[in-house]
Amino acid sequence: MQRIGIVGVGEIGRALVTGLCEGADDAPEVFLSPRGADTAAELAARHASVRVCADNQEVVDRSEVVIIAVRKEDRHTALGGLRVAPDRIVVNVMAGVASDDLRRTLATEAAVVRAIPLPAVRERRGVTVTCPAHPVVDALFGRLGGALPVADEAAFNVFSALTGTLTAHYRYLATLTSWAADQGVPAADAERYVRGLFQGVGRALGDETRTLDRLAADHETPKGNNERIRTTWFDQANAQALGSALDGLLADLNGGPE
Ligand SMILES: NC(=O)C1=CN([C@@H]2O[C@H](COP(=O)(O)OP(=O)(O)OC[C@H]3O[C@@H](n4cnc5c(N)ncnc54)[C@H](OP(=O)(O)O)[C@@H]3O)[C@@H](O)[C@H]2O)C=CC1
Repeated sequence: MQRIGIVGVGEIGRALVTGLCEGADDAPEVFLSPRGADTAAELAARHASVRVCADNQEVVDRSEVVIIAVRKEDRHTALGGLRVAPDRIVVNVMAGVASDDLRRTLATEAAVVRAIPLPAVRERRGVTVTCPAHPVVDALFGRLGGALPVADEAAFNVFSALTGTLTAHYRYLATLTSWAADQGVPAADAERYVRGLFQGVGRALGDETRTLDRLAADHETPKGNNERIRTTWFDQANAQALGSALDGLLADLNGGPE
């Protein structure tokens, strides 16, 4: 696979191009749509194998694999009327857009694969869920940190719901920091400390010989401070509230409102 097109060059488009091209000996040719002009121009200036096309049709015509990375609400304007030859492989990274929906918009016989690339593809460290498995697409995401093909779109949507929990996690850390600052410690110190604490969590998660339950137990002294916060704050009611929020998100991803 040597020619990759991207329609919609925003945050995730930029991360994909960077992961594919930055410092790579075997960077593929990449064809970008002209919208998101500043980002597209910057990427083309930075990487010899990246070009900006005149329009979205040119992106499709020049590419073997076409990644659709516009926002969901822009898909009809961006894609309506495009001619996509049946030998193309279309990768749909738009959250909440089913393969059938995209196939209808494109009116194509081409293979359509859904994927959830995360910003860490930029450093070739993102594991990307794909559906259905496709050798070319899985190889593409393999270069960007790994592919995790799943059986069907129902399973895909479960993973998609999990990705919706990321910013709550950052807010949790910000809440810890501002609580500490409210107690009178310098906010910068609190933030530095919280970042360090949870970088340690990130490293511990890399140790796949220990289960998540094991990791939790290993960090907890019986009747200690961690047990106290876990049982008084992340109690059953809190865990159930999280489960309900995820249930609601999953129901929408499985065919809820537009
Ligand atoms: N950000 C992320 O971490 C992830 C995002 N996604 C999905 O990727 C998609 C894009 O997200 P994100 O990159 O964050 O969004 P951005 O808003 O950063 O990027 C969207 C890009 O699409 C461009 N665009 C809009 N209309 C058209 C058009 N008609 N033709 C071509 N390009 C067009 C916009 O250009 P302009 O600036 O000129 O309006 C913009 O550059 C979404 O569907 C999202 O669900 C999936 C996984 C992760």
